[in-house]
Amino acid sequence: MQHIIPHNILSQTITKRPAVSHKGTYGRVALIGGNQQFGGAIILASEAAVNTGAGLVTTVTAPENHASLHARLPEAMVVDWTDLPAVKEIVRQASVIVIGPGLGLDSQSLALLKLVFASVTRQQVCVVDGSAITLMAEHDVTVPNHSAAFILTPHKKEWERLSGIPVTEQNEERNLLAKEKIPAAVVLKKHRTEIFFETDTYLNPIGTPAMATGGMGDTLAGIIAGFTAQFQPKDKALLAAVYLHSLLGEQLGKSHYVALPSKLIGLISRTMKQFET
Ligand SMILES: NC(=O)C1=CN([C@@H]2O[C@H](COP(=O)(O)OP(=O)(O)OC[C@H]3O[C@@H](n4cnc5c(N)ncnc54)[C@H](OP(=O)(O)O)[C@@H]3O)[C@@H](O)[C@H]2O)[C@@H](O)CC1
Ligand SMILES: Nc1ncnc2c1ncn2[C@@H]1O[C@H](COP(=O)(O)OP(=O)(O)O)[C@@H](O)[C@H]1O
Ligand SMILES: [Mg+2]
Repeated sequence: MQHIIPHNILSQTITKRPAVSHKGTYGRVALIGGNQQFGGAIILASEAAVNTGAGLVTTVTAPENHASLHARLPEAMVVDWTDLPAVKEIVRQASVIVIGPGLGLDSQSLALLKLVFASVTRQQVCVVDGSAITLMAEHDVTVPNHSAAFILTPHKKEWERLSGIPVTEQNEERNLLAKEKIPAAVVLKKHRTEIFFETDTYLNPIGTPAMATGGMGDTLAGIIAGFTAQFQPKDKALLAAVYLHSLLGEQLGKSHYVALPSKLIGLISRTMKQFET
């Protein structure tokens, strides 16, 4: 059944922080991505997760990105993505894993994707974005069917690669049929993003073309991580993350020709505060 994300989703989802709590209460997020070319993608995703309130954030990325990540985001810990035993341990400890922003498509990237898919458990959320989706399609890597909470966030071209449905032929009926074969929630990113769960589908009623700029999807992946690390139920947290991302895009779009991801990230925490109940 097709629903529309309700406009009060943020106040329904964002809870006041209990006084007796600590950083561990708010989730451990591991973000994996950022090769030599696409370091910005994993930095934006990590900044979004930190600013959304994830308690402990670790970024697993190429060594070339470590200094810039530390300089921009001292709140995040950093792990070298070539150190697979260290990556495995970080993935084991995480409540939410994001893989894909700026990951790239080479053999190192594929090894990381396979490591994550082999390691995640039912207790974890795994957000699969960007290059990780393209890698799945290119190498026939499927979502492990053991009911861990997988969330795939393709744009239309990534969905074409994964589903086999050309962008121009994507419609609700064909998308639903393809989604049924994937044991994951699918966030199909576009002007009016659709979120496919097992039976229900939600349409995001907001968002603006001011958001059509590189890094905007990477930012969404980090917001989804922060929300699913902190708020229950997970499906609602996902919807709220998609909605907040577009709400902030619209807010920026009122006064800016283009909504820059880094500016959007700067608005997250203050806006969440307005909706806490
Ligand atoms: N600062 C950084 O480090 C950044 C790093 N990034 C990272 O780069 C990696 C590659 O991701 P990517 O999305 O840039 O490339 P890719 O998957 O080949 O898609 C491009 C193709 O898809 C098409 N297309 C796209 N959207 C569409 C739509 N809605 N509807 C229809 N078509 C659509 C598009 O079409 P065209 O533009 O040609 O019309 C083109 O053919 C990934 O890991 C990501 O995280 C980026 O986030 C940027 C900032
Ligand atoms: N015209 C538009 N209207 C509303 N939202 C848009 C528009 N164009 C892009 N967006 C949003 O921006 C994000 C783009 O994601 P993506 O293509 O993965 O970007 P990137 O990989 O560069 O970070 C998605 O959340 C999408 O819904
Ligand atoms: Mg993307």
